[in-house]
Amino acid sequence: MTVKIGLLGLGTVGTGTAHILLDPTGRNPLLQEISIGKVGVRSLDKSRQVQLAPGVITTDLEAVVNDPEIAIIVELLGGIEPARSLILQAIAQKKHVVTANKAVIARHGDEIYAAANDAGVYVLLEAAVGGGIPIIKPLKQSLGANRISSIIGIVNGTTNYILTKMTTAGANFTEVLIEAQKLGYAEADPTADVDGLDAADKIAILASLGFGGRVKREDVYCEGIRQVSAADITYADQLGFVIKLLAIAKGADGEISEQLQLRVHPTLVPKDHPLANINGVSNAVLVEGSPLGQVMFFGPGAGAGPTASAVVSDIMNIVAILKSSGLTETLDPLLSCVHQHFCQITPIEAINTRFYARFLTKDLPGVIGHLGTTFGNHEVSLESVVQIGFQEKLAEIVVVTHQVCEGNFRTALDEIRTLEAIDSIPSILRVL
Ligand SMILES: NC(=O)C1=CN([C@@H]2O[C@H](COP(=O)(O)OP(=O)(O)OC[C@H]3O[C@@H](n4cnc5c(N)ncnc54)[C@H](OP(=O)(O)O)[C@@H]3O)[C@@H](O)[C@H]2O)C=CC1
Ligand SMILES: N[C@@H](CC=O)C(=O)O
Ligand code: NA
Repeated sequence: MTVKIGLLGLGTVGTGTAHILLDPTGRNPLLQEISIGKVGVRSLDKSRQVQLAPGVITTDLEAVVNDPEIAIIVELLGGIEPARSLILQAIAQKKHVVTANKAVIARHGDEIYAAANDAGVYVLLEAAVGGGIPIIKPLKQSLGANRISSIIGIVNGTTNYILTKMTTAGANFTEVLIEAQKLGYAEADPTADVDGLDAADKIAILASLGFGGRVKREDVYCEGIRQVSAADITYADQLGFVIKLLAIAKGADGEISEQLQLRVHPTLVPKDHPLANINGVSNAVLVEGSPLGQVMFFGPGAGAGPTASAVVSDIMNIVAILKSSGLTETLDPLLSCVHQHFCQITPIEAINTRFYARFLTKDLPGVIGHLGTTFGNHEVSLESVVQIGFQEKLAEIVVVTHQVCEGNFRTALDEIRTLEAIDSIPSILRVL
């Protein structure tokens, strides 16, 4: 028996997926039992890089979902609508779903998984986080015996590609973003990458899996990489750090806890940290739990082939179930979503972290002393204060703090802004 799938989307990932399915030789024999029934796209006029039988490609996405011969819908459209409605429609017809769409799952996972559980179908999403890196299934299954205390990842390929090129080649932000778009790494609207929204979607999903509760997407604190300047990259380097966009989910103070920190922001990472050397489009996710300790998942986080590898592995998992029993009334709890309660999220002001801040000051006597005193008054203890040099007539001072409460740090900065000697504070970044 051949299992027919319906592809929604034939862009970067859809094309990569079709390539694998149309060329099964030398791969798992299960692939020879999967065929592409229909493919839904926006435009019939585009030239396609895969050869499909006439009539397979359509702009009628509902016809794909409603085709009674199709058992699995593979949603590779991106965005919220029509993706959400089509996924729900597929589930209502008791079709299994595979998706790479972290945006829709992070925002509507609640509704989608409730419907899937009622209908007795699977919604698998290995490609949605870390592209080709197996991370969803390992968190659900291989690490299931552990109590997870933290998940820290570089989970956006586009921004890691941009930051790497800015660091290693002094490249210009806009030019590298265009390159990342051409390589198929960026989202249709690259704002989602650059402003950290894509990474926030992904950490919401990872946190939910790792910490066993639902996560409200709006609870993820999120800053993107627009504010990271060439100057900060250089100063970070001089201080022994590289700048990475990190997505962080951890129990309060890094302990196993019901109360979670959930945040995405550019971060100064010590050069000897395992995440410091993850470059280009690569992603990595460092998971810490008990009794395992630390484990890191590393690999290509975006792009046609790697992402399609994850999509097809999900399709194969469902096909294997359909072929071995065909019975899915009782869902396998290691493949389905069983969380009911929502995780409690610590507000960003209450989080303890280290900071890097860059100040432009008038060259007046005692500026460094004023900074130190104001920080001290708000219980912000400084690890280092360095006058880097001058920008025109302004002195450039970089401060790195010890672990401090973010709320206290912000209050101190508000007071520092009012000091006569302070011209501006061009950068405030967190330090791992
Ligand atoms: N690119 C990557 O590296 C990765 C992407 N993902 C996720 O995979 C999904 C797909 O991404 P990607 O392949 O890059 O996206 P693309 O923009 O390359 O492809 C989107 C496809 O969906 C079709 N489509 C989009 N909207 C509609 C619509 N309203 N009606 C009909 N067809 C539509 C497009 O049709 P047409 O071809 O006619 O324009 C196109 O074929 C997204 O959720 C993304 O977040 C996940 C991991 C990595
Ligand atoms: N735009 C995303 C694609 C994969 O999820 C990224 O750059 O990581
Ligand atoms: Na993955």
